[in-house]
Amino acid sequence: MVKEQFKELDQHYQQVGKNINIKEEFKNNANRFKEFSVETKFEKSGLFLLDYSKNRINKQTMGLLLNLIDSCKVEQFRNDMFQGKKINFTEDRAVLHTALRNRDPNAVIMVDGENVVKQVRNVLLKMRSFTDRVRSGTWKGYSGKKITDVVNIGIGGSDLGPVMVCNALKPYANDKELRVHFVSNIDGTHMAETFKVVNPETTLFIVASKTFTTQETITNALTARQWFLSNLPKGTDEKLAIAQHFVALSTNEREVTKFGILVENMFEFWDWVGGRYSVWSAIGLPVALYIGMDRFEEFLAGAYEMDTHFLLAPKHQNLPMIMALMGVWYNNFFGFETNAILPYDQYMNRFPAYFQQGDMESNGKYINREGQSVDYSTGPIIWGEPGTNGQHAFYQLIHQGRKVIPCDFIAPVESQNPLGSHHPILLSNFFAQTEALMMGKTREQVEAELKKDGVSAERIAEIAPHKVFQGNRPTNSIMIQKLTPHSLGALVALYEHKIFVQGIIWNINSFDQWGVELGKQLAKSILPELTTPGQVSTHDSSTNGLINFFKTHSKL
Ligand SMILES: O=P(O)(O)OC[C@H]1O[C@](O)(CO)[C@@H](O)[C@@H]1O
Repeated sequence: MVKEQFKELDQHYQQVGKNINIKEEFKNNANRFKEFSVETKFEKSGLFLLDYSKNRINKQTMGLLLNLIDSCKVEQFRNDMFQGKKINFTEDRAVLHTALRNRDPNAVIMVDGENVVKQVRNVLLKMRSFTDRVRSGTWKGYSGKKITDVVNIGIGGSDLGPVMVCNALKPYANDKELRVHFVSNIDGTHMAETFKVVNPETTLFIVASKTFTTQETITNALTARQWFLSNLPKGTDEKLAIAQHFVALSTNEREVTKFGILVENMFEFWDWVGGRYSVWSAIGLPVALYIGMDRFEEFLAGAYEMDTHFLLAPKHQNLPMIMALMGVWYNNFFGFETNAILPYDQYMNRFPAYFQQGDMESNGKYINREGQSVDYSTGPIIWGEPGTNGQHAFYQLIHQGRKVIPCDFIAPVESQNPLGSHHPILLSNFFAQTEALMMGKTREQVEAELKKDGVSAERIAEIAPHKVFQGNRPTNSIMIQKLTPHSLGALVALYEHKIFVQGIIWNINSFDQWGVELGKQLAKSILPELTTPGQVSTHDSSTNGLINFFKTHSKL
């Protein structure tokens, strides 16, 4: 199906697209930046600039790419998602992370006969009351002391979102009053290292799990409970202490109760919230505790601004649509397999990792909505690190490697920490990198430079080829006014919708994640084999070999 829609673009790619040289396009069109950039001012999130002019596109490319929005019925699917239709058909679920941040006081979104907006707002009120009590010290630990540390125990979507947002919005928190810690890995080291820095008397544990059956989270939570109880002074009421120190974020009331957490200490969300889209739900509780509920609601409001933009902006000015189309162009025509996300803001250091799950768990699929294997490329490999650190690590390959890596550069105009000339230096690097990637450096330029430096002709001949940059390496640049709860919310929603648009164009279901199941199942069957005596012979010889090596040399 999608192949049909790609036909015209494929022809264009063969005849024109593959030979587009961005530098030449700039030479021939003084208006290129204006034509291929969108500047929007959101009421609360402030200025957003998307400059996509440093891409291998021309007017015709853009026209053909924009046609995909119509031919793949992106707008219809988008409306279905916002209205609560069950577009996650393999799990028979609606996809309504947008309802979690809907700020319209009169909004009504019905799923299975229930107005989900009402449910969302009740939980937000519960989160507010709890957050206020913990932050003000009205909520006390078993010994009557104020909570000083929050440990969130969760993994995947029940971890990465809160981690990323707490890092990004650190300037809005007061670490002297309340610190947050995140434990995700089943590796006991993660928990053990956290125990070293918290005091059970003043620590609140949040067990965050949509299903409340995830092996890592439940094991870590049981370990935390055991550690907590073993540290209680003799004679302390254990049930009461657990109630003061353990809360749950989940859709599964039965399992939460079974674990021993009171229903009144459970913050609910619903099956129509995908794990990797759940930071806007009760899963955001650690964020709300860290920066306060008002700020958390600003984060939601920022996302709502982007949702509204995604719904209303015409496609040629629609930020998520344009970003999605750039990705499709490189992924499906040029065959570029990865996409680097490079935030020039230290607070955004977990943003690329967050969208590794957001993108790769959503669009890493080879089966289309009709249940057939696709014969075109789907979700890209997402990776990245903040600038300028990445410059001194992997940019060499981006500039001169054989692989072309389309990059997203992201930066705020204003720094949260305007220390001396740090911010202008940071941004000069951002601008320079996107320019260098596009312009490259010719042999003539290299030779002229070396000559000027007095290098001999013989030496020039030897080293000049190594100093040539081909250029024509594509980048998007996203600039915001400042990294605030609002603008971060909008930025996250921008990427979420980009992923959505791509999933629709690739005709896949972006909202299930069956691909993570097989490994989980096998791990469950291997676990008992590790502790029962004798050699294992039921697997392939490699897996048997590994298990038996472990059994021979471990002290279990
Ligand atoms: O919140 P839960 O149910 O513990 O799941 C954690 C994570 O596990 C996954 O199901 C698979 O990795 C993710 O989609 C999810 O975010």
